[in-house]
Amino acid sequence: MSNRERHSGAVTLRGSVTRSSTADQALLDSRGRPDWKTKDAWRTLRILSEFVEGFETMADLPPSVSVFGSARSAENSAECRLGYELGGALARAGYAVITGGGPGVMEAANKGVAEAGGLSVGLGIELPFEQGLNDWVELGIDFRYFFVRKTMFVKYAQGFVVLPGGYGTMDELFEALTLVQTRKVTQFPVVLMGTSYWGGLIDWLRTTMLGEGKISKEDLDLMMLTDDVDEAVNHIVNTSETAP
Ligand SMILES: C/C(=C\CNc1ncnc2c1ncn2[C@@H]1O[C@H](COP(=O)(O)O)[C@@H](O)[C@H]1O)CO
Repeated sequence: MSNRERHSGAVTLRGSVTRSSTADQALLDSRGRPDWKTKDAWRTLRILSEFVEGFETMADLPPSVSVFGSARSAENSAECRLGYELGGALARAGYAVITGGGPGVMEAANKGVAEAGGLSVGLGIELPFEQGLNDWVELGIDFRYFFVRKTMFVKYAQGFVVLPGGYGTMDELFEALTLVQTRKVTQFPVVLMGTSYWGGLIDWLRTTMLGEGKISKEDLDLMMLTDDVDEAVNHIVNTSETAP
């Protein structure tokens, strides 16, 4: 891994060369940085340039679906096999597939798309322990800022499919649900794949969140739960704004 080429904006890092912090860390963690007031104002230009790069690159994409899932899943895990099948099925249905461009489920989905002849997109993120884009990404962008990257996942996709994952995956899932719930985006299907993995969360949403009045009954219907790849793809085709 340490010999792989890594990118940090315009900077390329090879071998054991590292940077002391990522751009996200420098923006968000101002502890011990007396200069943050002056430096952060200028940082907006870098943020702006990341939006411009993303918008320009993504604007020409065909109808696309963003697929999320664990960065830690082993290649032969059930969720990676599901990610691979899903990627292939979405490609055959005519969608480009956007992932976080990392390992695990992301890589499996990108591989499924690429092998099925679809367009495999990866939106990488600069991390302190960065791994670079997986080998199956055909169109890739490396982002410094999580929030800029998250805009691209939503803006250029017709829907989300969320496979088993950890905090990162939950963040992406709940951002989408909040955007749909507050009608910031409309006709935006969210599919959860992996009934046994997500079952406990769905139960908790129903009994605790809904039970204590923190969400409405309709909010539970904002996502569809399945193990079936065809059902997932059909749901996206039938409920999104733009079909391929
Ligand atoms: C943790 C490891 C590698 C991290 N590499 C990542 N590359 C790209 N995208 C990532 C990475 N880690 C998280 N993400 C985003 O969050 C989701 C997965 O996070 P989770 O916590 O594993 O569920 C994923 O959809 C990405 O967008 C070690 O190998």
